[in-house]
Amino acid sequence: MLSLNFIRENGDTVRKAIADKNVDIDIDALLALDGEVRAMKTEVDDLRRQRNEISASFKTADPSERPALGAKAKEMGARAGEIEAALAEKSGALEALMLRLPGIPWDGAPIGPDETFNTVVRQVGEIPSFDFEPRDHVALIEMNDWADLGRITQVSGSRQYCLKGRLALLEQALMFWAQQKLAAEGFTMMTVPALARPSAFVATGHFPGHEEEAYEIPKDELYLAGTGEIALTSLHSGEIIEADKLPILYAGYSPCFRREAGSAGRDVRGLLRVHQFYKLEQYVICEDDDAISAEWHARLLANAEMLLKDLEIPYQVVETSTGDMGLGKYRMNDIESWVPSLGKYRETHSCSTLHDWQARRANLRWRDGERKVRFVHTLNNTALASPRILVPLLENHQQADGRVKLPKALQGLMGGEYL
Ligand SMILES: Nc1ncnc2c1ncn2[C@@H]1O[C@H](COS(=O)(=O)NC(=O)[C@@H](N)CO)[C@@H](O)[C@H]1O
Repeated sequence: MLSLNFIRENGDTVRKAIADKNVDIDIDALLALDGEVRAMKTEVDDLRRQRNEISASFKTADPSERPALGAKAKEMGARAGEIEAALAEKSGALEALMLRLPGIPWDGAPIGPDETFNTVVRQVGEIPSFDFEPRDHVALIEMNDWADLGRITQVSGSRQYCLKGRLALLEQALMFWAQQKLAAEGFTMMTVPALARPSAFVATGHFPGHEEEAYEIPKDELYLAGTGEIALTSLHSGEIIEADKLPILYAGYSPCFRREAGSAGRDVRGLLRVHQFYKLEQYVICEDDDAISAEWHARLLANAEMLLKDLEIPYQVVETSTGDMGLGKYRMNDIESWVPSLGKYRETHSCSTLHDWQARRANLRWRDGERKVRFVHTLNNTALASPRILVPLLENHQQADGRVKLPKALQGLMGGEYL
C-alpha cells in the first residue's frame, strides 16, 4: 500500500506505476474519495466541537435558554452520527481502492506488460551435453521407483505425488542442508504454518486479487498459504521493532498449497507444478532505507545462487518486467534452472523487494535512532522449493543407465556418490 500523502505529492509517479504494472485503478476517483472522506471528518469534528461547547455553556446559561441549547446539541449529535455512518462507508471504499494500488517499481525494471519483457541478467553453469538420449524426470523416477505419481491421484486428485525411497530421503536431506547453509548466513530457522487468516494474505498482497489461488477452510475462516512469506509477513504485525533488533532474518520452512486455478494444462506431467510442496523461504525485515534493502536483495539472490552452484545446477538470473513482477514489488529477480528435457530454463526461485508496501498493509514498524516510528522494508526469496528443484537436479545429473550422480555437496549427507 502507498501512503495517501505519497499519492497526493507524487501523482505522476503513481500514475506511471499504474500504467507500467497494468493495474486497472482510477487514481482520480481515489483522490476524490480521499477528499470527500477528509471533508466529512472535518465536518464531524466541527459538529462534535460545537456540541461540546454548547454542553460546556449549559451550566452557566440562563435557564430559559437551556431547552433550546439542549435541542441544538441533540440535533448536532444526530447530524454527526449520520455523517459518521456515511464516513464509515466511504472510508471502507477508499481502503479497498488503496489496497489495489501498485508499489512503485525500481527504475531499472524493464517496462512491459508481461514476462516476455523480462531480461536475462546472467547465466551460470555449463548446460550439460549428454552422449546418450537424456530422460525426463518422470522417466528417471519411474525406472528407479522414486515416487508414486499414479495411484496417489485416486486418493488426492491431480497434481499430487508421493516421493519414495532415496528421492524422499533426498528431499529431506536437501532441506536440512539448505537450512544449515542459511543458518551459517545468520538466518534464524523457523517452521511456519500454512494455515493463516485472510488478513495475512492481505498483508502480503495476495488478497485482494488472488483468492482463487488459495485453498479456503471456511469453517475456521482460514486459508492455506502458498508460501511461508504469508505467515512471516504478519508475525510481527502491530509491533514497534527496536532498531537494534533489525534486520530480522528468517529461514521459514513450510508446506505450501496452491490451487493452480489458472494453470490448467500447464506442467501436468510430473513434479514441476503441484498442489502441495515444501519451501524454505528466506525472509528479511530491515530498515526503510533503499540502500540497505538493495543490499539485502543482492544477498538473498546470492544465497540462492550459492545453493544452486553447490547443487551444480546451471541457471540464469532474470530481471522481471513491471508487468510480470506483481502488484506490490519494487524489484523482482527470478532464478531459472536448466531443465534438459524441456531444453529451457524454468523458474525455481523468486527474489523480491517490497519496500514498505507490505509493511503498510501488515502494520510492520520500527523505531529509529531519533525515536521516530517508521514502516520497515520487507524482502523475500526462495531458498529451495521441492519437488520443483528435484526436476533440474535429477535431469542434469542423470547417467546413461538412469542412475543420478549426486552433487558433491550432498554425497556426504546421502552416503554415496549416487542417488
Ligand atoms: N505449484 C507449484 N508447484 C511446485 N513448486 C512451486 C509451485 N508454485 C511455486 N513453486 C515454487 O516456489 C517458488 C516460489 O514461488 S513464488 O510464488 O514464485 N514466490 C514466492 O512464493 C516467494 N515467497 C519467494 O519464495 C517458485 O519459484 C517455485 O520454485
